Amino acid sequence: MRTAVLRSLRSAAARSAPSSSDLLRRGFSSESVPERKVVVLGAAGGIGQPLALLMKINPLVSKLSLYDIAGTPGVAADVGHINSRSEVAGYVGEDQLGQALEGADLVIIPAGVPRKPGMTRDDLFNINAGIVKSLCTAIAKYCPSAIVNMISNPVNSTVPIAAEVFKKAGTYDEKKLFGVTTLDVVRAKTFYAGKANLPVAGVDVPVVGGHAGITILPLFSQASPQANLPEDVIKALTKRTQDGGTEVVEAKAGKGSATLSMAYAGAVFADACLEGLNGVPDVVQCSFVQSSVTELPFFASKVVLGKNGVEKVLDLGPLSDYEKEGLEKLKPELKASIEKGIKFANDN
Ligand SMILES: NC(=O)c1ccc[n+]([C@@H]2O[C@H](COP(=O)([O-])OP(=O)(O)OC[C@H]3O[C@@H](n4cnc5c(N)ncnc54)[C@H](O)[C@@H]3O)[C@@H](O)[C@H]2O)c1
Ligand SMILES: O=C(O)C[C@H](O)C(=O)O
Repeated sequence: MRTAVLRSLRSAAARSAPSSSDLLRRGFSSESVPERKVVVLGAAGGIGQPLALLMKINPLVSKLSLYDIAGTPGVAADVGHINSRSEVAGYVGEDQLGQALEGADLVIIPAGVPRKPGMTRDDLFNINAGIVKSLCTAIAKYCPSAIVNMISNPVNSTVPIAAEVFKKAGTYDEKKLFGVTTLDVVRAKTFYAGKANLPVAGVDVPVVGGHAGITILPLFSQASPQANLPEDVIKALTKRTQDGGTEVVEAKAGKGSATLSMAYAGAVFADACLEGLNGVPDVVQCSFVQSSVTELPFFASKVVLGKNGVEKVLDLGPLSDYEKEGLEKLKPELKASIEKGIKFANDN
């Protein structure tokens, strides 16, 4: 039974996406697994609320701590009535941030402002950099060994900010800091399966680089199953994956960016981190992490997740000429975003 549950969880974290009924069934499982406290910072927001729901129905979670600057008592009371394993607590305002974080195994950060039409993710930097810096300062103080899943944009800069804050506090562990790029993978799989006329549950597409525009580089040459789509289709799929966030921002017409698909992607990635912590072997996800895969200090690629976070950062593997070109093109932009984050953290 235990193996069956873990296998079903693994499917959420890896190739095949779980159906909503899978997630619900998993949520009501009575399997005994290690105690894990998961914290969501920004839990009353557009991502935070559905993410709180998905973490509440995840049987790997024993304590779910929901923090925001407003609104969390209501969210906590609401999801807290669901008859799944975890105990839920809501915390509101800076005075309660320490309590929210204490004892955390995993902290997920979707706090900060989202884009409106016409904005780039970098346009969010001025507001979100400060939010991320203060939240990471608290993480360093109250739960220095927790794994951190950074969702707040611009991820290409907020992850380096977090790293600098943790370095200054003397708590930095490069194995425990992750930029969440799972939504790029989720999109690439969906778009590829549609074009290749394949059942999406059996499709895998690695996405590397970063999480903004051309820094998002889907590797359709490594997609499985391999459909050998023509070059013009691959180029269109690449562009759609890179512009996926903007597609949602425009469709929402001023009411924010992706929240539901992001909550799903965030829950898949968090689930994979928890599996890794629990010692499940061969858990692999793409994520934006400290890296020596290229000359850039942070880069998204496939990562093996283990008991201490990153167990291994995997190489990019063979790239097509089109992907090699995309890789060279993304480097200057990604480098500048990383440096901007580092500079902010050191100047403020
Ligand atoms: N990594 C990704 O793939 C991805 C995908 C979608 C959105 N995002 C990003 O996630 C962030 C959140 O998006 P959203 O749609 O949920 O926005 P939202 O405005 O709906 O929610 C953000 C929440 O953060 C809270 N918040 C603000 N300052 C805070 C602080 N100091 N401490 C705790 N909470 C704080 C707000 O009160 C709000 O509830 C944005 O930056 C967005 O760009 C990232
Ligand atoms: O596009 C955005 O601003 C939000 C997020 O990064 C996304 O990819 O949907």
